[in-house]
Amino acid sequence: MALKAGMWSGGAAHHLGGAAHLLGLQAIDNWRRVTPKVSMSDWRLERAKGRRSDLSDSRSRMKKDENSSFVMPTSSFLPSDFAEFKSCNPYTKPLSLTDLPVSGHGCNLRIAYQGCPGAFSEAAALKEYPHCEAVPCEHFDVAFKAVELWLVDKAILPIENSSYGSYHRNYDLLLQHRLHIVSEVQLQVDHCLMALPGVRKKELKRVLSHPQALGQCEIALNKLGVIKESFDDTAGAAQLIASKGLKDVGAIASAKAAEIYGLHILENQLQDVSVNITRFLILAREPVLPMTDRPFKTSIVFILEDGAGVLFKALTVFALRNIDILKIESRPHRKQPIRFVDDSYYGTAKYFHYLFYIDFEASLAEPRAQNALSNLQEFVSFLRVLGSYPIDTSL
Ligand SMILES: O=C(O)C(=O)Cc1ccccc1
Repeated sequence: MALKAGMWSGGAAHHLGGAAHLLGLQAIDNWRRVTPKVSMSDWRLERAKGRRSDLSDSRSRMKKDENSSFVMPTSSFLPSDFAEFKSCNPYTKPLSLTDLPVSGHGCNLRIAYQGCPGAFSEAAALKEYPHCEAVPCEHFDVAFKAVELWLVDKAILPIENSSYGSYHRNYDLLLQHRLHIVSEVQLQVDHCLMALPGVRKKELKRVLSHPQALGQCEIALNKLGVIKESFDDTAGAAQLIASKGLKDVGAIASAKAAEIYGLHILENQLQDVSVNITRFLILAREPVLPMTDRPFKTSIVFILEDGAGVLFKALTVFALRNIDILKIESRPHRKQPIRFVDDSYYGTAKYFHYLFYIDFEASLAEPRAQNALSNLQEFVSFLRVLGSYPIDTSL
């Protein structure tokens, strides 16, 4: 389990070194050795040489360096750093409002995603927070843990696609971690078929990509007659082809991934259905305050009590209050897969145990939503609110 090399800003990696070790994030250490970025210690050295360097100075440097790799990690500026800064800075100036981290468009915000730079999850994070630092992670587990350990602020994960359906395993992750859904992002996903420069379409024997991307481009891939191979993420597939010089292998990924890894696009808009939207969830340690001034949805997960018609009764609690159910997904209860029901006709019946995930259109701040949930408790043995957050109406 490791974050991929080159994924943190210099300062962030410097600060998070200790916590990174907790995670066993060896890659951060490797990265620090090979990437000559300005770090907090370099910044201290400058002052020792007598250069004036205060917070506002760093801020203007951060602006100047927008195109280089150094970003002043304002949000991870620890109190101890500040004390040290004050004690050795002859020009100490009081903190002003402009020195404080800005939020809104995601300045100083770090968002973890699974995959390599150029992945669609990165694009979704940047759509929601245009100025955030998107942090690539090898697996979702790492992204979630990074939030739990305060290494990053939020994580993003794809949850469903308009043509290929749910990212099923990601539903399981929602329950395995105690993070809160704080927003959703819908992104038009345009898939490109790409390969090494000079390679023609008919020379391709295999195509690598995320299983969802392969599914969303099924018609074109079947026409090509290539072997479809799953990869953890779309951009990672492109990176592999470029780094290994694989001549008879193509990737399905974003145009940005083709640009980053120097691949040539053989076909644009490869997806079966041109309007191809993926919905992503953003997760954080703390929930957002539910509001009633704009459309909100609430996501819950529950396990039903045994009994005839309980699913029907559970759904009725929403219908009775005019609450629209937007999405329902059931997943096997992996830890407790079998349900024994004493049935007088057949003896003891064995059924599967399911977790039901429901999104309904109401804010948790509304009494009708609160009443629906307290009513629902009569029919469930387990209930958790995953989040109550604004509906993305941007499409
Ligand atoms: O692999 C990626 O690029 C992802 O971000 C996951 C994904 C895959 C396919 C469509 C949308 C998101």
